[in-house]
Amino acid sequence: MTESLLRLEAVQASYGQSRILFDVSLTVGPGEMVGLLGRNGMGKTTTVRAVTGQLPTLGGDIIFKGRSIRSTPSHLLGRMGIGLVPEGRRIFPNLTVRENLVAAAANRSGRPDPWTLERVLALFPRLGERLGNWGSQLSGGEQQMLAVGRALMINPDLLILDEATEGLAPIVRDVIWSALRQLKSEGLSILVIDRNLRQMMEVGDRHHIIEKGRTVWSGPSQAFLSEPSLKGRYLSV
Ligand SMILES: Nc1ncnc2c1ncn2[C@@H]1O[C@H](COP(=O)(O)OP(=O)(O)OP(=O)(O)O)[C@@H](O)[C@H]1O
Repeated sequence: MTESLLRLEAVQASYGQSRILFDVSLTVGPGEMVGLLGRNGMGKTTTVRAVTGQLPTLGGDIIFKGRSIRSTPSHLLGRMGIGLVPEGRRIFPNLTVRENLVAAAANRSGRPDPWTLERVLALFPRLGERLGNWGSQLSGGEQQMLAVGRALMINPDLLILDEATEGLAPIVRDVIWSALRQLKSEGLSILVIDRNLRQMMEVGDRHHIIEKGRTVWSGPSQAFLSEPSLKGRYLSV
């Protein structure tokens, strides 16, 4: 089997005294799109925070490109190749769309065809119409396009999206999902949290379900779809 790009091995993490992650294991292979599923409050965002160095882990290990990143601070992970679209988007409100994008730009690995402002605008033409607007002036959908574009501008090897389309109108969701489909077809590795199961199963290759801080199921889209009880057991509210 090909070596995973990202591998979590029995990761544990807490907020203060409250243990949230007990045993989270997952993998993302090169060029794969992997979904992180689970009901509200089960630990998906906490897992993303552990991977992206925003929350220390108490046990287990996180391996990225063959190296442990368990103790790597957040600001270095971008340089190592992890691009994050965080929950809430965290667009810089006082920078323009152009400034938000170029502030993050880096082509660490000297790629022949790096992400540039032009390529991001080709992926999201709407941002081209808003280049001079402040981050604070954007709609939720435009902010999410900008958050994805900003993450791409660091030329990541792995893109992580926490709530890819949360709170967005159906038409904007489709824009984001078609961008994700395109990124996947170009070979980018993606770890995604989203409530839209249909798109997750159509575009995603494999998925991990988290329940109360533990990985309780892992498998490809087809296996998920052929086991309808999973949805009732782990995802319905
Ligand atoms: N900063 C925090 N301090 C303390 N507890 C927190 C904090 N953030 C989250 N939690 C708790 O950790 C648990 C897991 O939350 P997490 O955000 O990881 O869930 P989630 O699976 O991403 O769900 P959601 O879809 O609601 O974001 C929840 O019980 C939540 O209340």
